[in-house]
Amino acid sequence: MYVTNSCITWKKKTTRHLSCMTEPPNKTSKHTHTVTHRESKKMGEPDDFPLFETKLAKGRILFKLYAASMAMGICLICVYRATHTPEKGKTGRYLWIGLFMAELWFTLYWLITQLVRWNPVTHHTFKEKLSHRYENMLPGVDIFVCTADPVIEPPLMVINTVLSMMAYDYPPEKLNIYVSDDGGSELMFYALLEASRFSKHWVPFCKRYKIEPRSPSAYFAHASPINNEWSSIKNKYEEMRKRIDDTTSLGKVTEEMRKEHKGFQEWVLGSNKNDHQAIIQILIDQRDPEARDTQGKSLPGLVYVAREKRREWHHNFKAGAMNALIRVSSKISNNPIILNVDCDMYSNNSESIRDAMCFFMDEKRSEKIAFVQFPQYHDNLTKNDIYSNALMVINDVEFGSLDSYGGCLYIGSGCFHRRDTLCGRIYSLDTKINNWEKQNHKEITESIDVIENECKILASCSYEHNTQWGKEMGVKYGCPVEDIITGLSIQCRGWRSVHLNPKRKAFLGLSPTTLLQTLIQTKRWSEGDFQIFLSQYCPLVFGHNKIPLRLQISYCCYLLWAANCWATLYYVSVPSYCLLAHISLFPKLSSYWFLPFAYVFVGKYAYSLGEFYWLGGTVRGWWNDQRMWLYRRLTSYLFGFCDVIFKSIGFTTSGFVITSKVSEEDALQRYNKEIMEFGATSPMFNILSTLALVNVLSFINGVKWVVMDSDINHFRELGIQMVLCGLIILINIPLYEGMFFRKDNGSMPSSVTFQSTILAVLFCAIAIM
Ligand SMILES: O=c1ccn([C@@H]2O[C@H](COP(=O)(O)OP(=O)(O)O[C@H]3O[C@H](CO)[C@@H](O)[C@H](O)[C@H]3O)[C@@H](O)[C@H]2O)c(=O)[nH]1
Ligand SMILES: [Mn+2]
Repeated sequence: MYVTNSCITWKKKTTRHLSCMTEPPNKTSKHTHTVTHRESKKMGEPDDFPLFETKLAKGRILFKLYAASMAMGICLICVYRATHTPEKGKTGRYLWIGLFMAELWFTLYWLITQLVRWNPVTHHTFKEKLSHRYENMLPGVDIFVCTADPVIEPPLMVINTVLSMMAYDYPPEKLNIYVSDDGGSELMFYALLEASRFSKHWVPFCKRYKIEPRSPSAYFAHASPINNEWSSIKNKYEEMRKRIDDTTSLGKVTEEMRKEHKGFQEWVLGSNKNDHQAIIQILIDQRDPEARDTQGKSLPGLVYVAREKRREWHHNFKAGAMNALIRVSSKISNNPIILNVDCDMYSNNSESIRDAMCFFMDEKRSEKIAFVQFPQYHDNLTKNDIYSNALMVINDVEFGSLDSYGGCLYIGSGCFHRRDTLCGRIYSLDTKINNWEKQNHKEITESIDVIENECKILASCSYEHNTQWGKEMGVKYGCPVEDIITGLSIQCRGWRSVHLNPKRKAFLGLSPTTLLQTLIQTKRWSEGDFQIFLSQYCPLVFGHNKIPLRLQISYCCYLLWAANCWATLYYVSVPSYCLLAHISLFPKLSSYWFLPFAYVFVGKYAYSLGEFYWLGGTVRGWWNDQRMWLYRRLTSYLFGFCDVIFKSIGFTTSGFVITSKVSEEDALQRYNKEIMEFGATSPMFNILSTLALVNVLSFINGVKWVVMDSDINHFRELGIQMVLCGLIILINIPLYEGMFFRKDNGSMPSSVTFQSTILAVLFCAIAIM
């Protein structure tokens, strides 16, 4: 264990390394040739030329000017609020104060978000240099793929991810793939066995034709035939796919197939997801001379791991799975770099390992780097990203800024870690860590059965009892976002991290395809994040003197997601309530005070539209993003917030609702047509529909005054509230359609519509009374 030393300070100088290099990367050269080496030598390039460069984003001055002008607008709004508060005893005084508090919250949060956008940097790697300097010394990589349920994470999808990882452009003898199956399913094991056979054809094929992406299903979905070999590989894949599909739909492995591998013995007594012994099967043993591809070359190692599960033990979800893999892999290959991916996140770029190595092997600047995080992108998004799952601004802007403050977050998938830092090592200046050759690969002599049995002990429930696993060692326990809290504690041990976003996306996964699933996923994140904020790991306390203040505050941008719910809830309900009750909360349209409100409003949305468009989104996509912004805050964040509070007083316990990676045929069709999916009862929908209806009723009431009573004064006084109401209605159009106009299975259940209508009418009745 590495946890010995405790005082770490963050050297300011090292938090920002910006090299100002002019030489463009040599894009055309292929890195595996020694020719390039000689060529570059000829040009007189020194051997310690950095392996990556860092650039500041453009347009920062413009952004800063914009932020300053917005800050002025916001200040004026606060002045207005403070100076125009209704006197004691007047109606609406408390509602006004409440609105002021909501605005103060928005202001605080806005300040944090500006920090997170202040200074984005991007990195660029020089892989050809890595290759000619270190091709023979590249460190080994253990790749962890986590899966948990063969029904919502189909084995076929998982093995596509595995195959894409096996085909990385990296020496195969230096790769080992570990699949953790928390579903403990023989269907998964069977699919993996099939994959281990197919890989013998697939890996050499990928390398010979340099194809991308290297997930067979993603590749064949778009590729056109090259030659006979291509067609034969495709046929092999289709046959395998059919066998796996048939087995999956049958729900069990046939007797014939069982005979093909000793591993199936583990399931002889049946299988139970929550109660079974540890199962470790080495499917491709790299020491085995038979384990070669069709060209006679080595293959990456492949290991199936289902850690022991017993009902009386808490298994700590993905964090527990990761820690079991860390231990099992340390017994088998013990490679110094660990890449971990979710089972749906296939590799879309065969050079990602080399990209990451440019950071770990750079002579001057690699020392402090603990992990390299790639963004999470999805390949099942529709054109206008109806559920706003692309997270473009986070991936392309915010994480770049965090990087410049000393470290991007660890977000659980697509991340390369040093094994030792993940296991709790503290950064210290005197340990030289870059001796990769020495750390490389484990030589084992025991037979496969002996190793498998030893690994079973490492993957048993009781192994971690009374140890530091889940605390100081490995991935942390007790938090639905194990990734964020683990990354934070690595940074607090003195390390920094890198956010790398190459042009060709490194990983592509699946995002939720229904509204409810999206909201539930966001709930898990916001809940976990907020839990960290309230715990001893709050970056402002835990990170004090360990990570830069700017990074501490940036963390809060995410950790406080959940806390946004109250101000937002207030803003979409109280102004409408006051519109009904005839209480004015904003300046008159004819007053000068109207201007800062208008400026801040227009400025904010114009900026966000511009940013969204510039990052490659569509205008419709932006509009959808605004809707989801609202829905997440009104439901996910609210439920996340409440659950953290309930948990802290012992009412509920933490869970991990796995996001489904499959959907019903008709629901999928609606998703592809960008029709919003409701189709289930959930208190989240009750909240959304009630608020949507309240706003309609209050808007109708407002219009009635203006039109029927031709009360123009009324409009002047309550104009902003009417506009607000109107906008809320516009953004909710898909919701009204789902409630009243659609008849398909994805429409709002009538019970929800009924309950919400009653609630909304009650709410309005109270306001009018
Ligand atoms: O008990 C469990 C639960 C989940 N998983 C795996 O964890 C991964 C992530 O689960 P998913 O339902 O897809 O969650 P997402 O919200 O998509 O995942 C994001 O958020 C998680 C934290 O909430 C991180 O762990 C993930 O890496 C990150 O991609 C999947 O591969 C699961 O198979 C397990 O191995 N065991
Ligand atoms: Mn996922």
